[in-house]
Amino acid sequence: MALRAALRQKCGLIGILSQPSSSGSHSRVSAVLVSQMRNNATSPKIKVDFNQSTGVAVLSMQSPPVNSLSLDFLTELCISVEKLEMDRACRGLIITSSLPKVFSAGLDILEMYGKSPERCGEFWRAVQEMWLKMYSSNMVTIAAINGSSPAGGCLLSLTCDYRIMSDNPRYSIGLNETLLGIVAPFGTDKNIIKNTHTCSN
Ligand SMILES: CCCCCC/C=C/CC(=O)SCCNC(=O)CCNC(=O)[C@H](O)C(C)(C)COP(=O)(O)OP(=O)(O)OC[C@H]1O[C@@H](n2cnc3c(N)ncnc32)[C@H](O)[C@@H]1OP(=O)(O)O
Repeated sequence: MALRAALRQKCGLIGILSQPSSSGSHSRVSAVLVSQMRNNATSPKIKVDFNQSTGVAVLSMQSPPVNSLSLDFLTELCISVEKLEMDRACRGLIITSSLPKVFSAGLDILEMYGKSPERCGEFWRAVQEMWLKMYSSNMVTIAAINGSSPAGGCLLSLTCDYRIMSDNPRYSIGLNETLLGIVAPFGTDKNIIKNTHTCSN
């Protein structure tokens, strides 16, 4: 019931926020184009099934082996969410995994090793873009956590309005990244670069 009420409330909001506005729609489209230029992935890491009759989209993460959040993955995720945001018929979004046992292993460790400061900065900006986009989405968002979801995977689920997790003792979830010595940088570019040096040395 609470979920339905929230859906109704948010859907009303969508109606208001998605009124045609030349400046607003222009900046959104530009953001998509910039992301598309950045995204050079070959096979889709994200599958979106949108049900017109319910107004609910299911976004399935399908990037083996563990749906780790690489720059390409985050870019594709953001593009998919932006496209759904622009579709006024889409009122709800369910994020889940197509892989067995794993929702998302969190940030891709390989993005944090041996990369240039510029690439590291781009990666961390993409991380921030992802959670800000999800957190501020006009859609009702639900994480259907059907596997383990450590660190950044947990963060992704926390950006959603609701989380439902499979009842399986073998699936773990939590913000364990500090055990790896990883601390997310602050929001400014200066701090991103500062942390970048730390992680590439
Ligand atoms: C303001 C914002 C605040 C942000 C705060 C959030 C910050 C987050 C930082 C992070 O997310 S750091 C990443 C932390 N992630 C982990 O510690 C996950 C480690 N992985 C696991 O625990 C397990 O892999 C799993 C997810 C439980 C899956 O276990 P399973 O037994 O099914 O698979 P594995 O054999 O362990 O792994 C298969 C394959 O995948 C590789 N891999 C696993 N995790 C990652 C990862 N995060 N990045 C890149 N690659 C990963 C693993 O090395 C294996 O590769 P291989 O080549 O087959 O050996």
